[in-house]
Amino acid sequence: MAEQDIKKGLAGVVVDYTAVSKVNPDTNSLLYRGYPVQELAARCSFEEVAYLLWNGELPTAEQLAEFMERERAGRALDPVVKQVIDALPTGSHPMDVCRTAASVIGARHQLAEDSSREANMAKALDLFAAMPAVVAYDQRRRHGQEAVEPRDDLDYSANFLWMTFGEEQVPEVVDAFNVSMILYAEHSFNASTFTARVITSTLSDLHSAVTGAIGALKGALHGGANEAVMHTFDEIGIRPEESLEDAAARAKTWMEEALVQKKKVMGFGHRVYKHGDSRVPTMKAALDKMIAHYGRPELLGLYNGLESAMDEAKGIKPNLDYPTGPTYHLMGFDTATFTPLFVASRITGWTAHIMEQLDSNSLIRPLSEYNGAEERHVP
Ligand SMILES: CC(=O)SCCNC(=O)CCNC(=O)[C@H](O)C(C)(C)COP(=O)(O)OP(=O)(O)OC[C@H]1O[C@@H](n2cnc3c(N)ncnc32)[C@H](O)[C@@H]1OP(=O)(O)O
Ligand SMILES: O=C([O-])CC(=O)C(=O)O
Repeated sequence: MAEQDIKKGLAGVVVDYTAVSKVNPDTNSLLYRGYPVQELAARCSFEEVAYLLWNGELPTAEQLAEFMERERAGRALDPVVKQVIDALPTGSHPMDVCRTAASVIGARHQLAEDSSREANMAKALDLFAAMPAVVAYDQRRRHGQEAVEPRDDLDYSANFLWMTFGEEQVPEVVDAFNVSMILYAEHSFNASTFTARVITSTLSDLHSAVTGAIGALKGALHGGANEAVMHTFDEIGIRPEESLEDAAARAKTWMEEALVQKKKVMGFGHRVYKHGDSRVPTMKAALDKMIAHYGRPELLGLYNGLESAMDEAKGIKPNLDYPTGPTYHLMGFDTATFTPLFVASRITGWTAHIMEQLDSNSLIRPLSEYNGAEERHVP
């Protein structure tokens, strides 16, 4: 096989159809089931978007009420899952905790071996409802705090923040969090979704596919980039008393040096978007609101300094993980909890793809070109 036939990283290869979302780098747009993600972020709750991704249509008021009731009923941390988390060292990476919890939840599910559409829809909703308690409890236990019981008078986002911080958050903060959940929910055949589809294609079960997807999301080239962005900010140095201009100047110098050293700076670049990520303007607007709310202009300085220096040097734009990192930091999440927040959101997209894959399945099994030793024989 000629070398040019090998599609390293499957770059540019179209492997299947999907009706879940459309990423269009030419128009810099992203549609979930036909709806622009910006409209969904401005006008919908995360629950409505989850319903849309799974069912193909936005819910009626009645459908939404029923859906929300199901989600609220599944929020409590299963005592067995709590025991398993407690058995893990507090130094375990929160993504490992999340992955383990997804696996335990799957093994304990009453429909574990049933992969019918009805069973998968129930499993997806149960996992969606359960994951915030896992993420919230893991952050709390690392701070020596008890789990906080869910509240069924709060929506998904407000309750997530409540269970993490044990305090009700103001609407501006809940809105910014809701926007981040909606923007993270779905993005066609990204690496973790593709992982979920590969696992599903063998006729394995939904929880196995999600567990594998969590593993794929952990890496810094994918979801792990939101955590890595904060490490960059920390390396540059966060100085809350500093002016926006001074912080920007230091960040610019840091970036120029990093690029001279040919470093990859996480939170920038994208396999599909080459002129900017369609979701960044909406998330940047949410970050701006959080910067104003918490009174931290120096973080905007760091953000602007890195962004403009990268643009001037290489023309590479930020991806969604760039504005979410500092947003979650301002809200009070531990840096290592950022990627689990992505998991909690992306469960919706992953499971929509798992169901779509099963609806017209074909085993995913590409070919490789052998370049190892010539045939030889044991002496
Ligand atoms: C939600 C998400 O998962 S979004 C993605 C999150 N990931 C990151 O932020 C990690 C940082 N970014 C990257 O590593 C890349 O941009 C990827 C993996 C996302 C996309 O990569 P690819 O499409 O394979 O592009 P590739 O890595 O080949 O980069 C092309 C060129 O741009 C450069 N480049 C791309 N991203 C970056 C970056 N973040 N920092 C510095 N240089 C970069 C590469 O070094 C390469 O330069 P070269 O041609 O001189 O060698
Ligand atoms: O599409 C990708 O390759 C990565 C990404 O932005 C996502 O999964 O949200």
